[in-house]
Amino acid sequence: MALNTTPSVTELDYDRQAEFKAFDETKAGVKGLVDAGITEIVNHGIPSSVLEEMIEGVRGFHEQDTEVKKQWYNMSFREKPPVVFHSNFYNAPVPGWRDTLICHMAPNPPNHHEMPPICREILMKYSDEVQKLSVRILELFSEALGLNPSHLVEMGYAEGLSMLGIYYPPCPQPELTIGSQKHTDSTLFTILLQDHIGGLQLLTNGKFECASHRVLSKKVGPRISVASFLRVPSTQSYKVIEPIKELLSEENPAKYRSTTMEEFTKYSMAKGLNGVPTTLHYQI
Ligand SMILES: O=C(O)CCC(=O)C(=O)O
Ligand SMILES: [Fe+2]
Repeated sequence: MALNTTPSVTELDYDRQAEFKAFDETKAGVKGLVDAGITEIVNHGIPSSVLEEMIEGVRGFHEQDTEVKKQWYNMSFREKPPVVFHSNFYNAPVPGWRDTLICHMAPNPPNHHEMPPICREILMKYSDEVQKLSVRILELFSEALGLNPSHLVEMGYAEGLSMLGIYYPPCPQPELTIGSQKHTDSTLFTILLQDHIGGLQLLTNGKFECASHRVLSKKVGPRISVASFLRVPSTQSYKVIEPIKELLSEENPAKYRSTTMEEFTKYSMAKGLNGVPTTLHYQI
């Protein structure tokens, strides 16, 4: 789901009434919801000043002196420390032409001094807004699946929030590299805030399926984006991840086997960004 700071012609006001009418008529409302354009939201309720400040905060961090950024450098993608900065040289066949500030904002937000001074205020403000918005989105998802509106929230899907502040520098030879490898996100959903440069390509889409996507490198830039990943917190390692029981029946048996949050996170990290959805590993 993308939040753009500048209006685009593909934007669509989400019409809840019409959507639920379509859901009632087709009994397949989830697909309708996705096809109706909820992949790009405008009436999200987050003030545009907050969106702009967030983009500028990420720019400010990455455009600091290397000596200042160095203290945040760490190759770990795990929960501790809560805020790290790294180049995209982790488990991917080709490194992405990007630098990333990783901030684990929920369920245990970093302390004040654990966030870079240049963007700590806006990180807190923006993550609050994203969490509020994600509850509303999960309520819509639940209703669209024919569940109680609070179902997905109660399952803990709004509890974990990791945010990436990504900086794609201009690339002199973009044809030789890529900004972000083709991949799917291993989280329930992602709210993406991007600046006017663009470059994100959605490669597939379907009924609540993982959308395969990548970001091209460009000669112009930098391009700045903030990806907010909503998930069950990986700290709840014991938690069982499995198809929603209320949606299963004899005609519609489970298509995925159960796993734990710990196993899922481990597998997803070990697999890396190879373009293959993590969920494929769990398909029955
Ligand atoms: O920068 C973007 O637009 C997307 C980044 C992304 O897909 C990711 O980090 O998972
Ligand atoms: Fe992604």
